[in-house]
Amino acid sequence: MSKPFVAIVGRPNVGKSTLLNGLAQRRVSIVEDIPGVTRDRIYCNVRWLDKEFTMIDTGGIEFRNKADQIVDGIREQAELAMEEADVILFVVDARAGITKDDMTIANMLRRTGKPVVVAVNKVDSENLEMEVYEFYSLGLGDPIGISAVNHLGFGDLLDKITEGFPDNTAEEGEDIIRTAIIGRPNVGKSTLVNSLLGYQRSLVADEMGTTRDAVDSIWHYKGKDFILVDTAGMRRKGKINEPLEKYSVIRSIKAIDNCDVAVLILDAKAGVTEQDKKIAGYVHEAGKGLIFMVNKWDLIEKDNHTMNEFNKQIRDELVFAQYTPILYGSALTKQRINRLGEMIFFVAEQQSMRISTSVLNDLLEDAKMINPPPAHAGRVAKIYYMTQVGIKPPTFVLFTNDATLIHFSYVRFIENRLRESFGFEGTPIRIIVRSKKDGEEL
Ligand SMILES: Nc1nc2c(ncn2[C@@H]2O[C@H](COP(=O)(O)OP(=O)(O)OP(=O)(O)O)[C@@H](O)[C@H]2O)c(=O)[nH]1
Ligand SMILES: Nc1nc2c(ncn2[C@@H]2O[C@H](COP(=O)(O)OP(=O)(O)OP(=O)(O)O)[C@@H](O)[C@H]2O)c(=O)[nH]1
Repeated sequence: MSKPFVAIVGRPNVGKSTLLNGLAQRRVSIVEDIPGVTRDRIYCNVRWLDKEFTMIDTGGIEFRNKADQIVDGIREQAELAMEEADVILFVVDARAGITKDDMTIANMLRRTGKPVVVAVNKVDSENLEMEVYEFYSLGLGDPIGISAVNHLGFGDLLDKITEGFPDNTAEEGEDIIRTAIIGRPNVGKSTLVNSLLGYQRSLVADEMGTTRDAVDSIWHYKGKDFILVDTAGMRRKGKINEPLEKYSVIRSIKAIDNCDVAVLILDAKAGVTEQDKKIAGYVHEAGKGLIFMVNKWDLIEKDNHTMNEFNKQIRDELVFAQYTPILYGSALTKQRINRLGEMIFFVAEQQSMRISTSVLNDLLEDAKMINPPPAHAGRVAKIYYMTQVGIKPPTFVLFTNDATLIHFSYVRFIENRLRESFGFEGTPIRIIVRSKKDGEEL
C-alpha cells in the first residue's frame, strides 16, 4: 500500500509553509513574509493517531496581475496536485476573506473530483471564528478554522484529512523488490529503465497533455522479479514550459515512498548537484535502500584517478549516506548496468537483515569497552541492552538509565559498530534511545 499523498494548495502568503512546519512539528521549510518565497523543504511525513501520510506544499498558486490568467508553471503545479493527491488541502486566509483567486482555485479543485479539505488559516482568536463561515460559499464542504502559527484546530483538520486513509499497518516480507529509478531531469532515467527492461515502455497521453507511463513495470532478472515503481511524468519531453524543479522532486518523492530500494542516478558530467542532495536526503529520511548510479560514464575522459575522485566527491557532498554503494556505468551503452540487479537485490537483503539480541549485546559490550558511555553533570550513562525492533530500515532500541545522557555522537558510534560488524550496506539504520526507570523490568 502506498502512503497517502496530500497536496497543499492556495494563494501565496496564506500560511502554507507555516502549516506544513506546524504539522511536521519541526522546521522543515523557510517561512518568510515575502509572497512566493522559495522554500527549501516542501514535504513532510505526518503521523496522526495510527495513520500516516506524506504532505507536499505545491507552492503558491499565483495569478498574473492582468485578467485572471494563471502563470503557466504554477498551473502545472496545481494540475500536478490534482493528478497525484489523494486529498487536496486548500488553505485560505481568514483575515483576507474570500478573494477572486480563491474562487478560481476552488473551481479548479472542484473539477478534479478529489476530496478537498478547506483550512481557513489565521483564526488566531475567537473573534475571527465567524470569518470561517464565509468560506462555505467556496462550495467545498465544511471549512475548518485553524491557526498555523498557534497550532490551533490541527486535530480537527487532521481528522478530516485522514478520514478515508487506511490504518498504518507495516507490511513485511513481500518478495518482489520495489525499485525506484530517480534523479533530476535528463540524467537518463528513462534510458536506464528501457535498457533494463530490454524494450521501450509504452506511453499514454492523458487529457492534460502530459505524457505519462501508465503502470509500474515488472523487470525479470536472473530468476528474480523487480518492480520498477512508476516514475510517471519524470519525462515530459518537448514541453515549452519545463516545469519548475519542484515538479521532478514531487514525482521522486512519490516514487521513493513506494519503493524498497531507490537508485539515484547522478550525471557524470554534472557531478553532485543541490537537487541530488535533496532527493538523496529524502530517501535517507524515508528509511529506504539507496544506490548511486553515476550515469553517462561513457562521456567522461578517464584516467586512473577519475573514479576515485568521483567517489570522493560523492562521499564529501553526501556525508549522511556513506553506506551507499556506487555504480559507474552507462544507461545508453549498457556498460555495467547488469550489475545493478545484483546490487539492488543485495541492498534489499541488507535492509531486511535481523540480528539476534544476544549477538547485539556482545557487540554492545565491546563497544562500551572501547568507548564508555558519556557522563554529564555528574550522571553516568548506563546502557543496559540493545534489541532490533524492525527491518526496512533496520531499527534498534537502546535501553539506558537516562536517554538524555546519550548524545547523537554516541549513537553514531554505535551505528558505525553495527555497520562494521554486519554491513547494512545501502540502508539507513535507525537507533532509538529509551530510558528505563529504576526498578522497571528489563
Ligand atoms: N496571524 C497569523 N499569521 C500567520 C498564520 N500562519 C501564517 N501566518 C503568517 O503569514 C505569512 C505567510 O506565511 P507562509 O507560511 O510563508 O505562507 P505561504 O502560503 O507558504 O506563502 P508562499 O510562500 O508565498 O506560498 C507569514 O508572515 C506567517 O507568519 C496564522 O495562523 N496566523
Ligand atoms: N552518452 C550518454 N547519454 C545518455 C546516457 N543515458 C541517457 N543518455 C541521454 O541523455 C538524454 C536524457 O535521457 P533520458 O533517459 O530521457 O533522461 P530522463 O532522466 O528520463 O529525463 P527526463 O524524462 O527529462 O526526466 C537522452 O538524450 C539520452 O540518450 C548515457 O549513459 N550516456
